[in-house]
Amino acid sequence: MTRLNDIMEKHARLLSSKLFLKRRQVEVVLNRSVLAWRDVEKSSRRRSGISNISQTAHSHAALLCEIVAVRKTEDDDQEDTETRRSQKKAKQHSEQHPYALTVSYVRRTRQHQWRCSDATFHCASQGLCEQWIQVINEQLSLFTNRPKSLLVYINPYGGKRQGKRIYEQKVAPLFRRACISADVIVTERANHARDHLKTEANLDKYDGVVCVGGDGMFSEVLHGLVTRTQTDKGVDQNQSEAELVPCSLRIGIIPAGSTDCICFATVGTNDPVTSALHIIVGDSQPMDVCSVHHNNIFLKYSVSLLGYGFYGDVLTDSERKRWLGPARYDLSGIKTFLSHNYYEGTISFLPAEDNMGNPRDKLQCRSGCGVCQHKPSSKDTHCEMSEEKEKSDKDGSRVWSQIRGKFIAINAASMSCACPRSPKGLSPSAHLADGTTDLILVRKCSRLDFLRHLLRHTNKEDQFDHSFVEVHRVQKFRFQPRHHELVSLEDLSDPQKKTGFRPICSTATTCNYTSAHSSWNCDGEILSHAAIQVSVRCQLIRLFARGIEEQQQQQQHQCVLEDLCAPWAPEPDTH
Ligand SMILES: Nc1ncnc2c1ncn2[C@@H]1O[C@H](COP(=O)(O)OP(=O)(O)OP(=O)(O)O)[C@@H](O)[C@H]1O
Ligand SMILES: CCCCCCCCCCCCC/C=C/[C@@H](O)[C@H](CO)NC(=O)CCCCC
Ligand SMILES: [Ca+2]
Repeated sequence: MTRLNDIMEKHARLLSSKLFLKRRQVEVVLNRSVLAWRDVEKSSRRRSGISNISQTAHSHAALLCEIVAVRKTEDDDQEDTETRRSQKKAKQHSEQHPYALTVSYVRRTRQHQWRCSDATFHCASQGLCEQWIQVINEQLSLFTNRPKSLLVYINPYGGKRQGKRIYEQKVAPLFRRACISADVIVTERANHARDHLKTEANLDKYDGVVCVGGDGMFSEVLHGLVTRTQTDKGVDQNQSEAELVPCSLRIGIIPAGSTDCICFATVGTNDPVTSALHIIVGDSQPMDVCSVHHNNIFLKYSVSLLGYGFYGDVLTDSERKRWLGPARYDLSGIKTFLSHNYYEGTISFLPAEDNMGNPRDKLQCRSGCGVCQHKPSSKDTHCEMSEEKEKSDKDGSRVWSQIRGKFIAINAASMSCACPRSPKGLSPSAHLADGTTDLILVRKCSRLDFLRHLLRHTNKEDQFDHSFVEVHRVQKFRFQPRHHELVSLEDLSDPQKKTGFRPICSTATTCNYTSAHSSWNCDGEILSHAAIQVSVRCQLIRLFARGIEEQQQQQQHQCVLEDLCAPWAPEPDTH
């Protein structure tokens, strides 16, 4: 059997016609996975041996699952696509072929960015044009994972205050093209979106919730949706051991904030058009959520960073500088670095199963990640606290470890936390949906050593490869800060600490009862308690994303398309 027959059998054609694209005749083929078109003239020349240009240079294809929409081309559309110089010729041409359809599809550009491209095919008859539109639409309707109705919250004050403009100019036109209806709420105060989701919104009407803003806005939507789901199902969030019910609605993020780390770490870029296209094609990326409690009081949920010490102090300082926009983090970062504070306390943690990898294994979480498909078993959530300091394994059940010390930073990264500031993130091998968080402990060290550690977040060097840094993959952890009084008395007898940079002992008079505590940075918000208990809830939510596509995966995508275009590949030369 020839290769052509082979492919045709595998991918039976639904429709095939000779149409016109920019006045060139093209053969257009639709099967159940791809829409492909190629230049008719070029191929006949090649068959006669005149041209040996590679086939794929003249054939184009779009995966059906990445077609945004198909529509009847209106006259205005046709004029838009032609240049002024060729307008006259175009007019003659469209008079001969007055019926046209425009297919909008996803095109990959550089660094994980997607764009929406249009291809307009001219037909000789109205019937043929309508047939093409109908058959493509029938195929698109089979993608039941695509949202039809969305609830959109826009924070007009996030990042550089561009949220409204970004949505109206870049996102809304794409949603309209894909026939997605959107109810838009521009928030009027902090927690507007969270409260609306918690109690008011009629969620039965929607297939997903979209936030336009930064990580703080995402956090609002996360809290609104998770709390609403638990309330509806009668789950008490204050019970730290309660099993939470996963949310049925997916969340889309249109990045318009300062860090946008959740978008960057799940899509690979902070680009509103790319995010809108991931929503339209109905992508789904499960994601872990940490629940944070103080005794039996629920405090917050976190999906990216829980940071005590350095990142807590950066955030506390930066909140006073909101007016500076994204630059506030740079200024507060430098100030906090110069302060060089450290904090005493005890961290206890329940390690992840051995087969969940470890934070230094270089197995990065990518689209279709194998590690995330292996969920941890439920027995792990019932492990008891051990009196022992060292990790031990008894009858295969894991026990808690405990570490007491002086820390510059305690960070729990439930995902890589990659962002433009740090393209590989706080924990480059952390996974989006494996039910674990990477606990990074940075012990007291010199300023220079800490600077070296920080700088490694921005280059290829391993930020965990320092004697004062340790990292553990964990399912749960607790932190107990050391009592103020004890720290202060000890510090008074230690002259080295009277440097003026330390908050616990900047002067002898303020030393005794002032706070020796930092705050927790919980996805960019400050927590009210220093003593917390954290538990990772595996895959509690889903995003309209697919994880970061490896370059190799993007090439594979290209290969799939080329393979699907193979009916037109030249037969191997047997002479
Ligand atoms: N209308 C509003 N007025 C004031 N604050 C708002 C409003 N809507 C939302 N917020 C709050 O603004 C805070 C910051 O918003 P957002 O996360 O969108 O931007 P950002 O802080 O600049 O970005 P990032 O979180 O990525 O650093 C959020 O915590 C959110 O609760
Ligand atoms: C001297 C050069 C040093 C360079 C150091 C670069 C290190 C960058 C690591 C970036 C880690 C970002 C973690 C993301 C946390 C988000 O949940 C949170 C909300 O948006 N952002 C911040 O807290 C904002 C935190 C901003 C920290 C700077
Ligand atoms: Ca995780």
